[in-house]
Amino acid sequence: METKKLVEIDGSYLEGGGQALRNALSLSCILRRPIRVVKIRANRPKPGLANQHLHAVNLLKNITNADVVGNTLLSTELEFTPRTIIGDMYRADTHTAASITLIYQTVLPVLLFAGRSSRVDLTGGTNVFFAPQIEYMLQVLQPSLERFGISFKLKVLHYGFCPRGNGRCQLDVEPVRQVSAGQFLEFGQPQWVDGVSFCAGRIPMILATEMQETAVRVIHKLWPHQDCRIQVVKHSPEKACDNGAGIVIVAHTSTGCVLGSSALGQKKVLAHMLGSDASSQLSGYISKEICVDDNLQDQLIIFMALASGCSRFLSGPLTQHTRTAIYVAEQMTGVKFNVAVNQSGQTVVSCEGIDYRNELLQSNE
Ligand SMILES: Nc1ncnc2c1ncn2[C@@H]1O[C@H](COP(=O)(O)OP(=O)(O)OP(=O)(O)O)[C@@H](O)[C@H]1O
Repeated sequence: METKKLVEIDGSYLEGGGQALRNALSLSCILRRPIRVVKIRANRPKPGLANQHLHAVNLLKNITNADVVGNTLLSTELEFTPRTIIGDMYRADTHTAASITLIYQTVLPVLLFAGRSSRVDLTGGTNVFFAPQIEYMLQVLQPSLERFGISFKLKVLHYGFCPRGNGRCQLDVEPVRQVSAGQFLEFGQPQWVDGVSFCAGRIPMILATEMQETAVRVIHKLWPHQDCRIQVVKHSPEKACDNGAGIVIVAHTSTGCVLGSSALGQKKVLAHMLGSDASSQLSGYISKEICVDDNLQDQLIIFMALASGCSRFLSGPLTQHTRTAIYVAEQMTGVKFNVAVNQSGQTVVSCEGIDYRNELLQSNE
């Protein structure tokens, strides 16, 4: 087998968080390109591999039969040499509230390029800070990835919050031959807003109701006739045993754009503040008529780099996470992302992907 040149990724560049590591690992596995990631999470209060990152590394080690050096907690340097991609059933229990969605963010792109379907069963946090809430993955990421010809099934068996975790999900991934170019350029007209305002454990239903009512009020202030169907849910003890609360709201447009925003309950933050934060952010997206919200931006970059053809999206100003994802994708694949601002002040991001083909799937036929 041809040995590809090792790529060194500086984990402290730009955002300096876990995302550079996640994207570098995924691309390393897909392209079978060895990587060394240095200064991992250098800009975080506790640099190095945290639980979530370590679980992602070790899952990918199994998935790709990789040689790995530095896969220990708080390690600031990692060398990873993948061999193949093995579609199979995988299971990991983080024993913490490590974000399940962020571990999925690492393994999903890789398993798309396996020779057969896979299931990844994870225990950890489903709704935790600084990560997509599980409803965001289902309601925003999933339909957005469909535009790249990617589909997955995600089942929430149990919800889990900070600090204990205890959430459990199953992700089923079907491999693809290649990723199509995704287009996110036409906003169309706002059609409806939906989502969920939830609570669990000893958190009273009134809190979820207050978040929902405030969110609906903010949306209706700007668009009095907007169809706004945010469900209020109290999770049963079978579905969530610890205390937790949050809101995820999603705007749908006539061209199929989905834009999400969210907030999570925390001590000393009033419910109406959470509802207002989430809905004000969503209103901002709708007013600017952008097709990709601030959190989705960085999550699309890896797929744009791998796609067959030119993908494009219209967003607000690029986040530091997105700039970081672009840096990693360019280093790993050699693609070039173009970023421009149009006359309406929206950011237009485009990239001609490398047209990556799944050789494992084709050789199976
Ligand atoms: N509220 C949210 N909704 C959707 N996605 C989110 C939300 N908050 C964060 N994300 C996404 O989660 C990821 C967080 O990346 P980041 O590098 O901060 O992760 P991390 O592994 O938690 O690292 P660190 O602990 O080093 O910050 C990004 O893809 C970001 O877009």
